[in-house]
Amino acid sequence: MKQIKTDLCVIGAGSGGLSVAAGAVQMGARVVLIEKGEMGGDCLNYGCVPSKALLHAASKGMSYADALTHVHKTIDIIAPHDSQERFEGLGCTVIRAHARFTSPDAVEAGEYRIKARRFVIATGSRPMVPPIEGIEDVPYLTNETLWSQPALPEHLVILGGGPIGIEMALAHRRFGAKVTILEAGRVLGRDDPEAVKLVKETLIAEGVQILEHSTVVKVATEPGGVALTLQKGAVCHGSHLLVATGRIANSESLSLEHADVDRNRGGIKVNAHLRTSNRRVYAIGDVGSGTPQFTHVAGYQAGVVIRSLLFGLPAKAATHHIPYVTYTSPELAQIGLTEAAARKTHGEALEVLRADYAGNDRAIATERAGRGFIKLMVVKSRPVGVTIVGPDAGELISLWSLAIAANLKMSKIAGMVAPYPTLAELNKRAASAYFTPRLFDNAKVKTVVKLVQRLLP
Ligand SMILES: Cc1cc2nc3c(=O)[nH]c(=O)nc-3n(C[C@H](O)[C@H](O)[C@H](O)COP(=O)(O)OP(=O)(O)OC[C@H]3O[C@@H](n4cnc5c(N)ncnc54)[C@H](O)[C@@H]3O)c2cc1C
Ligand SMILES: NC(=O)c1ccc[n+]([C@@H]2O[C@H](COP(=O)([O-])OP(=O)(O)OC[C@H]3O[C@@H](n4cnc5c(N)ncnc54)[C@H](O)[C@@H]3O)[C@@H](O)[C@H]2O)c1
Repeated sequence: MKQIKTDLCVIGAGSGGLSVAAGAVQMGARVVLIEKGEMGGDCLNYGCVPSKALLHAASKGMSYADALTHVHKTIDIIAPHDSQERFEGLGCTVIRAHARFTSPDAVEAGEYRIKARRFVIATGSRPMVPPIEGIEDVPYLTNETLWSQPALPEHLVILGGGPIGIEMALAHRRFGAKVTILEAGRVLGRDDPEAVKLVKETLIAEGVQILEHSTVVKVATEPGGVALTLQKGAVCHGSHLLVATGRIANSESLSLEHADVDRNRGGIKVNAHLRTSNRRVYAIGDVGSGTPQFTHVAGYQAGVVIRSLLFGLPAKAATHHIPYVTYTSPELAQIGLTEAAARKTHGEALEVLRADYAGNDRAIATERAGRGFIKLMVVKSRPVGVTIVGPDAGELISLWSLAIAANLKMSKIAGMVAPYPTLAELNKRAASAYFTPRLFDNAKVKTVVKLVQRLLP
């Protein structure tokens, strides 16, 4: 077995692991990066990139075959950025093997034994397949197999109405497939119900069948496809089944017991500094218990651990300023608290402000007004949450990422000048709504203005 001694050993070359490795090596640390599968992890190969490429192709009216070509071309264009060659070029030692701990300060991978001062576990997650009777005997699809179908599924039944289920329902419906979503609770259950209603109504209008509060108790193959028996007794038939019912952290096969690293059902346990129960081992991204599972979160957490492990700074990870977007039509973007969560936390102190796309000149001129809106949750003159549903909601939310991360007051946002005519004016409109009653319906302001007018020459 070959021995390597290094400053930092990163396990997993996905969104989180690559960001830590690139940052650390370029700042002078000796870095070993271990990946057992494809460089780039889930996001590049089976997640964000193929799903957004497929959604784009579907919105452009491409054929399914052309769409899959577009998906793989997109991955190929981005792949060099995440490649072994690039990381070796940066100075990392890249090992392509399965890693597992043999002691609190050593890992084995292939023919190597790596002793490191610090470890970062960034092994991501995989699809959680619910224990439904018969499911293991059915050839179901997941986000790992969806991108290599020989032909468009005739009738895609999707188990789970989270972001994966909803985005893939829209794409497949737009290619012409029949699509049914079976959701145990409510679709996009974490999101603002008023915004979800808009997304749901649009999906239904496009022909997606959505069955909420539908628990599947049995799955079986049948000629031409699958049959899913619901608890209510009805049977749903389809040609293909996509399982999109959430994720399981990739933490079991790391032999964590040898490293004194604790985990629970949600994944590896970490503290606010992203340290595990073994203080020389950090865990970031999807593998962390309770971590929001997004590429930008993995990237953000990479920055936090770099500050801690390279400079010894007491950096902490937060979640209140993390945005996320579901790439439906209309898009749905959220940061911080939803209205319901903000009401629960802040009660009477909460002010909710809105601006509608219907009042935005650019949206009207480009025929994108629809029923979209921005909803702004404000407490003591600072934003604590924003929901946007409408065209380019994912682009509009970034301003609020800055505002919440920098703890900006509403006056700063309302003081911004947005170019006319842009959708971005919606953000300013919502922020200005905070001052409307304070300035226009305020007797004191009126008295002061009258007085000043009398005194002015
Ligand atoms: C269909 C889909 C769409 C998504 N869309 C979005 C989106 O639009 N925006 C967004 O922000 N997020 C999206 N996500 C979530 C995003 O993909 C993940 O949050 C992100 O990839 C997590 O990064 P990570 O570094 O934690 O894990 P990953 O990117 O999964 O990387 C983990 C890597 O570790 C490797 N590994 C695992 N175990 C070992 C081991 N023992 N030894 C060596 N290597 C190992 C794996 O092979 C993998 O390459 C989507 C996910 C899916 C499934
Ligand atoms: N646009 C994005 O940023 C994006 C897109 C896709 C995925 N993601 C990330 O990946 C994660 C995983 O996505 P996901 O959609 O698989 O998971 P999810 O946990 O977000 O949603 C899963 C859904 O499946 C339902 N469900 C669970 N078991 C079920 C069962 N037996 N029958 C019917 N329904 C069942 C749940 O109620 C839930 O609504 C997301 O939470 C998100 O963090 C992000």
